[in-house]
Amino acid sequence: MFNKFKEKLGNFKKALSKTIDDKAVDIEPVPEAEEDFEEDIEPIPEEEALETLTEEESYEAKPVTVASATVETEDRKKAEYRKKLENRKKAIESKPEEENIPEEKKSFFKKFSNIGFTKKAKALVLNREVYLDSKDLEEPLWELEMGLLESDLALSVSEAIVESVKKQLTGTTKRIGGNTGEIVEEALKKAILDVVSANTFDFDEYVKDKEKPVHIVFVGINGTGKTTSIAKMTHRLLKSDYSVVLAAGDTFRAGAIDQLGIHADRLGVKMIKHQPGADPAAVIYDAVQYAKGHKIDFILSDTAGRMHTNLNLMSQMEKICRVSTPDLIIFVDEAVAGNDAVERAAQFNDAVPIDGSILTKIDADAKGGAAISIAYITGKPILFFGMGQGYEDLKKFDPEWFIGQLFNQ
Ligand SMILES: Nc1nc2c(ncn2[C@@H]2O[C@H](COP(=O)(O)OP(=O)(O)OP(=O)(O)O)[C@@H](O)[C@H]2O)c(=O)[nH]1
Repeated sequence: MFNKFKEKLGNFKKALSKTIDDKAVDIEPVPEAEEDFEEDIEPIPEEEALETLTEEESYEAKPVTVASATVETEDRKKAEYRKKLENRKKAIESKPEEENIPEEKKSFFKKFSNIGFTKKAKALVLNREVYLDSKDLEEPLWELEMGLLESDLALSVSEAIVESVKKQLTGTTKRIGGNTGEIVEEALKKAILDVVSANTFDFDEYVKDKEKPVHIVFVGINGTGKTTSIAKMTHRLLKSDYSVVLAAGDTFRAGAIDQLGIHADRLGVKMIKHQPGADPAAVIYDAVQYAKGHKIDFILSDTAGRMHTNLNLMSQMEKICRVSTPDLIIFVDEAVAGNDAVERAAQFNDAVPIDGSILTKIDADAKGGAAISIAYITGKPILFFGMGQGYEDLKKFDPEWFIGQLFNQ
């Protein structure tokens, strides 16, 4: 899924990670000594140091009280004692204190537990800092923007993502770990998540609380998957124990009524139809009356596919939607259409407006741009992805899941 887009994101991650690696400075002072400390030496507080002196040391360290001892011997012994104590303290102070080591660093050490502490510290690249200004990011961000445009993201959406990444990464000193890719990935994830999360709402929660019957009209251009999506949605609603009636509102295309009728039969639901060429608004009106009369929970209305550039058909659709007062108008388009789908979504939204979108044919190696751009451009959420031709192939859109798909390897 979205393989080419993933590749572009991966390239940017690699390029920017390299920039960060080049600019990062080590903020972990590396111990000078080459020999390893004994790992089991515990730091000893100053007062305890005296008590831990060996018998010999403590004998020598004892204050000299023997009257016969010369002042010279006394001074020498005191000096020796002080020296020994000093050496002890030095050894303790120069031993790195394990308890001050952050958790992530400790686990890094664990991986190398057979290596001495000094060597571990030398292998350590976890504690680094980097400061990036916009100049450092100029080239990788340019590459990112090109990659986004090549993946069919709309220009304004690409710019918004690039701007967000830039804002997140520049102007502050950042502490970075060993994996610089992470910092880049986090910034990218957040930027894309902000864009695809525009005005999201939970479809299931919405319809659960809504007074029944709930009326949903599906609009879009020809052949993008409206009828198939209606069938998938019917299947999904039936599984949740709702009842459904279909309205064969595409009276324009020969065969459209029969196509929806086949799905209705397979799924075991009623379909309201008129003759081909009849007024679609009248068909939909009848379906709504049927649902009200039979206490049906949902009316799913098909409409004829129409080009967003055909003003007559667009104004007819606007009339259908105005007269039948649906609860939701869902725009259906195919993800493989890329920027065209985004443009169409914007025009349908201007005409009716829409409440959300279903993007179909995600399984057909879509570039991903439309999925990211549509929500941003229309300000209305993606509600579902069509991921195949089976009834089960309707995936409720979840921004976090989507981001996960973009960044999994
Ligand atoms: N691979 C794939 N094919 C799909 C998907 N959704 C629909 N299709 C196929 O796309 C073709 C067109 O689907 P329809 O549901 O007839 O499209 P439509 O928008 O109703 O078409 P019109 O009635 O002409 O407006 C059919 O062959 C569907 O099986 C999908 O998510 N994945």
